[in-house]
Amino acid sequence: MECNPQRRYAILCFSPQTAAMVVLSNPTLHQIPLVKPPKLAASSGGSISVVDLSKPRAAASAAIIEACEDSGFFKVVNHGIPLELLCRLEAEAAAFFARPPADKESALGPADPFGYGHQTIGRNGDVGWVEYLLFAVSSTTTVPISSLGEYLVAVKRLAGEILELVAEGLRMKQRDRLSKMVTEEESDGIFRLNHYPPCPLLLEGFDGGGLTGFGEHTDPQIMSVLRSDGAAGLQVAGKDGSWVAVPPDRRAFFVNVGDAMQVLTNGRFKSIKHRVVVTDTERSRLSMIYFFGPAEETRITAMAEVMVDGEERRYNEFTWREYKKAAYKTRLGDDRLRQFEK
Ligand SMILES: C=C1C[C@]23C[C@@]1(O)CC[C@H]2[C@@]12CC[C@H](O)[C@@](C)(C(=O)O1)[C@H]2[C@@H]3C(=O)O
Ligand SMILES: O=C(O)CCC(=O)C(=O)O
Ligand SMILES: [Fe+2]
Repeated sequence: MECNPQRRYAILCFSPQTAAMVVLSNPTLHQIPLVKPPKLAASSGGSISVVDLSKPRAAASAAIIEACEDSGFFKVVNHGIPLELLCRLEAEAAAFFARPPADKESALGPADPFGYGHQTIGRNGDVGWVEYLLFAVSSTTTVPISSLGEYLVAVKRLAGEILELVAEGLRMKQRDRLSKMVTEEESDGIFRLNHYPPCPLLLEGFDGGGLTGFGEHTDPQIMSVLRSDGAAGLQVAGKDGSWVAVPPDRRAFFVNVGDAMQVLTNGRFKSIKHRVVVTDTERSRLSMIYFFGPAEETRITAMAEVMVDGEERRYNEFTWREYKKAAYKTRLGDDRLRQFEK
């Protein structure tokens, strides 16, 4: 059957978890805008870079720089964050999403953009087969997940370490310049817990190709650090326009370069396009992403250290506040850096 991204698919039957997400507006057979993703190119994830933080600093630093320049995406192993903490947060998140819909929404309020959201992503018409909690890291007091504080501290430390290795690899004079941007008190971190219920069987059009859980996009921030359970679904853009499936690894973190880092490095590091496709008819997927943004007044422009003699800046300077404002007016798949290109 021909793939039509705009087509609306009707649910014939769904699991209890899926029903919990849909039942909010209609408990019976229901039409919601499910989007069929373009076909996945045959690819197994063999090309995902791996950074081993137990290696000597110079080797880890070189591996990070190579991955950021090559694809803007890498997997981090031997990061030192105990699996027990990761599993504890995962279990708490699963329990949260298993709660009745009204409970979930009342915990943080409806997403705008922060809060509990389902199916709708952002304010500009994007939809996905996902429910989520999205909130600013600075305001976690009301989030009903007790392991969160510990997790956020650990992942922030990891992000700081990765960005120091980046600074070393770029031979920056101020080694903590990038790490400080995302770890200082005023930094603009946001956190997202995504729950992708099992893919429903479809009345028409189900050909095993899956549903769009989270449509293709780049992340606007400096860097994002993602962890997921053992379920597949994350895909990153390959060089030839194909999609590369990222094999899940519960022990690892996945890091992607965001738009702001692409600008800071004058395009040397790539803000990678990624998406989530839901294909499993029985198993759900949980992911958690810490988006590392700088303080709102931070000026984002190509850093002197990355420029070679005579190189021009590719983007006009902006503050993080300005970029965020512009980004949140766009659709997920938009090339939001284009309006800042020189
Ligand atoms: C459609 C949108 C959702 C988003 C804000 C935006 O207008 C464009 C960027 C989207 C994104 C992608 C990365 C993160 O998941 C996110 C929280 C972010 O900072 O930018 C989302 C935004 C969102 O879900 O509100
Ligand atoms: O849920 C995922 O694995 C990725 C989601 C994502 O890319 C995002 O929230 O920005
Ligand atoms: Fe993302």
